[in-house]
Amino acid sequence: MSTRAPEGGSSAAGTAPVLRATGLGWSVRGVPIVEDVSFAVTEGEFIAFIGPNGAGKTSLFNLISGLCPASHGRLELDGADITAEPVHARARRGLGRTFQTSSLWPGMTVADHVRLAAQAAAGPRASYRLWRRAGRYPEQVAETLERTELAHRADTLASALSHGEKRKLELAVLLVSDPRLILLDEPMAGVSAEEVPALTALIRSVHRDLGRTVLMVEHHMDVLLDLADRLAVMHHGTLLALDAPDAVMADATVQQAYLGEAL
Ligand SMILES: Nc1ncnc2c1ncn2[C@@H]1O[C@H](COP(=O)(O)OP(=O)(O)OP(=O)(O)O)[C@@H](O)[C@H]1O
Repeated sequence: MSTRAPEGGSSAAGTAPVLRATGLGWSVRGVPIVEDVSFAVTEGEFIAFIGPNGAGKTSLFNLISGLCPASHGRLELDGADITAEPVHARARRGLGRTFQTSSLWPGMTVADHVRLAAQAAAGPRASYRLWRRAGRYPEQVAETLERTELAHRADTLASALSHGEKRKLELAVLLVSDPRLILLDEPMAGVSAEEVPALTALIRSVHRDLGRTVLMVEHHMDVLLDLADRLAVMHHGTLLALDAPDAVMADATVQQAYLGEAL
């Protein structure tokens, strides 16, 4: 394999990385969960993170989004050191994420989820003024509901949505804040086989049509092979490989890590 867990270099020569991790690590009571992870992400790239259960994929996303404090290493967004920045500061820089488990309010409508997210993204000082400015939020909310194919469900309670629609709503809540770098943690989790193609198409359009940089943890190999420019393989908290999908699939060390599990 040509590129194994690169030491922070950009994948496109001459292009400054949007995100760079250098020796990133997180330990709990001295036990390493994520260890010495280094990689760089080019603007507009789509990287899918794979690895056995417990490999550290979600923990790495927690480190990148700021939910977990780094025990070691450095994280840069657009060249700025964000290693010690809290979640909200990273969000203001354009970093957004979804979670493996549903983060919706069952008794709130689809439109209210998106409206509230838009208000939150506008910030505490701007929100009251902007909230009162007629048209601002309805337009922003309506556009996001259209894009995520939820316009016809605007007045539906989250509890009444299918799993696929809930995942779309989580994407809508994320997109309305206009993030440039998007972390998706198992967006297909719990989604029925019939709903997977539409959700895959939506994620592809967020990447290609909106031009967003996407990092995604996913276990559905067919989905991530369809979407990803590069595959990152996590194993025992380390980044085992990061390369084009074909190269990763052919790599003997990666296959070894998956011994007993279908790649
Ligand atoms: N807060 C924590 N305290 C202690 N151990 C933790 C904590 N969070 C995660 N871990 C452990 O770290 C390891 C990595 O977990 P993580 O959820 O990051 O893996 P993953 O690759 O996302 O797994 P999966 O594919 O099953 O979601 C696991 O052994 C997990 O039990």
